[in-house]
Parts: sequence; C-alpha cells; structure tokens
Amino acid sequence: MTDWSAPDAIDCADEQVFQTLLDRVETREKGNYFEYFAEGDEIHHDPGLRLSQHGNEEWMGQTLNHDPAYWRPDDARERGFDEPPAHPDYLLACVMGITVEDLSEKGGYFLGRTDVTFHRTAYPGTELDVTSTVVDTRTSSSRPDYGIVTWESVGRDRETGEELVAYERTNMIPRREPVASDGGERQRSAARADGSGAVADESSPSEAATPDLPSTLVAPEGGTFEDFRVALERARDNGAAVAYRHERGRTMDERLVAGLPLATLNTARQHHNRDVMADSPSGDIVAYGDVTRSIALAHARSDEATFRERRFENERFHDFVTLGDTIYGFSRVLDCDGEAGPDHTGAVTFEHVAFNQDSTPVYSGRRTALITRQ
Ligand SMILES: C/C(=C\C(=O)O)C(=O)SCCNC(=O)CCNC(=O)[C@H](O)C(C)(C)COP(=O)(O)OP(=O)(O)OC[C@H]1O[C@@H](n2cnc3c(N)ncnc32)[C@H](O)[C@@H]1OP(=O)(O)O
Repeated sequence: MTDWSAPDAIDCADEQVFQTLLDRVETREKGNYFEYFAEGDEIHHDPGLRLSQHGNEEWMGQTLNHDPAYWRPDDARERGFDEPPAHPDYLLACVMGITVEDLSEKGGYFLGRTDVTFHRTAYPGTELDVTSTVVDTRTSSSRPDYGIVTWESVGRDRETGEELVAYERTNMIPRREPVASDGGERQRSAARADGSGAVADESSPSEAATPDLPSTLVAPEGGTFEDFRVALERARDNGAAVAYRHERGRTMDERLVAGLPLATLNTARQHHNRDVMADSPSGDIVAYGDVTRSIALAHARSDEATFRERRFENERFHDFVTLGDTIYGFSRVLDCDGEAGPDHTGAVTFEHVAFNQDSTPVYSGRRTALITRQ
C-alpha cells in the first residue's frame, strides 16, 4: 500500500497533480455564518491589538487627518491631552478591525453603525481588549442568501479595564446554505462592467420628482464654534440650510484599501483578496468603511477648529468604494449647543457625507464634536 505520508509520495510541484489535489481537498473555512449568531451571545475577540504611534501616524497621514495634536506634544498639551493621543478614527478602526475575524470575515457588507461613543482618550501603547454582544439577528427580506446581524462592541484598555469606545454595528452575513447567488448585483457595477459608466434609470433627471430642498445653502465663514452658530442662526432666519462641500479629495490606492485595514487586523477578504473579489459585485477589493469615513471626516475637520470627537450616530455605508475611486466630503450643520463641553468650546452636530467622483454618496453619518469657540 502506498504510504501517502512519505515526502516523495506526491509531487505537489506537478501542476496537474496539484490541480487534482486542490479539487479533492476540503477548504478549512474562516469566519462564521449567520446561523452561528444568537441574540445575547457574548464574543471575546483575541488577539487584541496594541495601538502604536506608527499606526496612528500612518492612519492620520494617509487619510488626511493632519491634526498635530495627535503627534506634537506641545500642541497636544494645548488641547488638554497629557501627551499626543491615538486619533479617534484610528482607535475606532482598530477596535472594529479586531472583531472582523469572529463577526464578519465570512463576507457580506458592513451596513452601518450607531451610538459610537468615546468614553476615554486612548494613547499609543494601549493594548485593546474588545468584546461584542449579539443584540439582533434577522433574515434579509431583499437578499435571501444573507442575514442581518447587529452587535454591540466595546473596546477597553486591557490593563485597566476602562472603556475607551463603544458602538453598535450592523452587517449582512452570508447564510450557511445560500438559496441563490449573491443577489447583490448593483447598478453601478453593471455600468462599470459594460464600460459605459452609465447607470440605467427609467426616469430622466428632468422627469424625476424634484426633492423639497431649501433654495439657499449657507456656508460658515470660518471653522470656529461661533462661525457655525452664526451660520445656523442666519440660515434659520431665512429658511435656509447650512451645507457645504470640502475641496479636498483622496483617491483610493492599495495602501488605503488593503494596507490600512490589515494594520488594524481586519481580515475581511473584501479589502485585500483581489482574486476572490474579482467575482463579486464590486469586481475588485473595496475600501474598509472606516477608511472611507475617516477621509470624508478629515476633509470636514480641515475646515473646522476641532477640539474633541464626542459621538457618531446613524452611520450608513451606501455603496462600495473600490481602487481608483476618489472620496470627497460634504457637511450639513444640524445643531449648535453652546452649553456643552468646556467654556472655550461648543458642541456642533453635523451630518457628513462621503461621496465619490460620480457624486454618489458612499457614507453618511451624524457626528457631534466639540469645536473651539474663537
Ligand atoms: C469592515 C467591513 C466589512 C466587515 O465588517 O467585515 C467593511 O468595511 S465592508 C465595506 C463597507 N461597506 C460597503 O462597502 C457596503 C456598501 N453598501 C452597499 O454596497 C449596499 O448598501 C448593499 C449592497 C450592502 C445593500 O444595498 P441595497 O440592497 O440597496 O440596500 P438596502 O435595500 O437599503 O438594504 C438591504 C438590507 O439591509 C438593511 N440595512 C441596510 N442598512 C442597515 C443598517 N444600517 N442597519 C440595519 N439594517 C440595515 C435594510 O433594511 C435591508 O433589509 P432587507 O433585506 O430585509 O430589506
């Protein structure tokens, strides 16, 4: 009888032999199907991650979050930090990145996140300890191959146990036995595939119902809390809205799409496996939602005197972002609260939208930040 464990028994370098082997072997799969998750389950995410100064600077540099308080000690002290902290977008992306292997590596899209609350400032060197609790599971009525799962995740300082950030996130997760193929073919990918770039629409723009919008859109004159407050008052007196776009754009390259998520231990194939993603509706790897959002927020922050990030709500990822897409930012001011935060700041609530070169919204979310008064 052949001893198949003998080193020379099988020539794995022979293409034909190897092909046959690949056809016969079982694949050791990664990730969990929808059926794995039950309401109330708590999942502790190993291996954790240590926030690093390098990772922090790489994240900020690449996403255009060029705020020196996060790398210059004098600027950090002026902003009330003991030393340069981890940027909140980097912290959040790391906390979520660690969870992907257990929660969403099987595939399916990150649909949204809400109740993102920063409890404490985190500093480079902090080791993260992250747990998630399943808060809801439901089948998708539009896509029978998928379920929709919501988890509450909490990122803590492993050493002190203190809560740093918490949020609720929702993903589409493949079911163990899909009844049909993806079902997720998108108009946009179809347009790309036929090379026309045109998206079929039964009604022409002129025929489409005109949405009810304010005729005047006001932009604040500067980026201080007072600028936002004055703009909002002026707009309210005139039945207008405070809304404006930011000039900068950032084109998605490999470093952003594959590099940044991997640095947060995000193992979602969507971001780094071009082979698998070639057969997906996007036709290529797609950006980590936290990267897309961070870029649009960076554009917004470059036009304001940010003091602290407080909270994000109703974050949605509307469409995928692939290599070569360019991310721009749009902001609308919803509220100004002069009573919140230290005396030299006020809280501003924005709606931010990330959109691509075709003006397609890819992310939207509500953000409350403390903005310096003058
Ligand atoms: C970290 C990570 C992955 C990971 O984690 O590992 C990532 O970074 S990955 C990249 C970022 N991500 C994306 O690139 C997604 C871009 N996006 C799209 O490509 C489209 O959006 C779509 C194809 C996903 C859907 O497209 P669409 O079919 O037009 O979407 P909708 O019909 O609006 O939603 C369908 C069903 O999701 C329900 N639903 C929607 N949003 C929410 C929400 N916020 N909370 C609860 N349920 C929600 C909806 O209620 C409907 O439910 P039903 O199926 O039951 O009707």
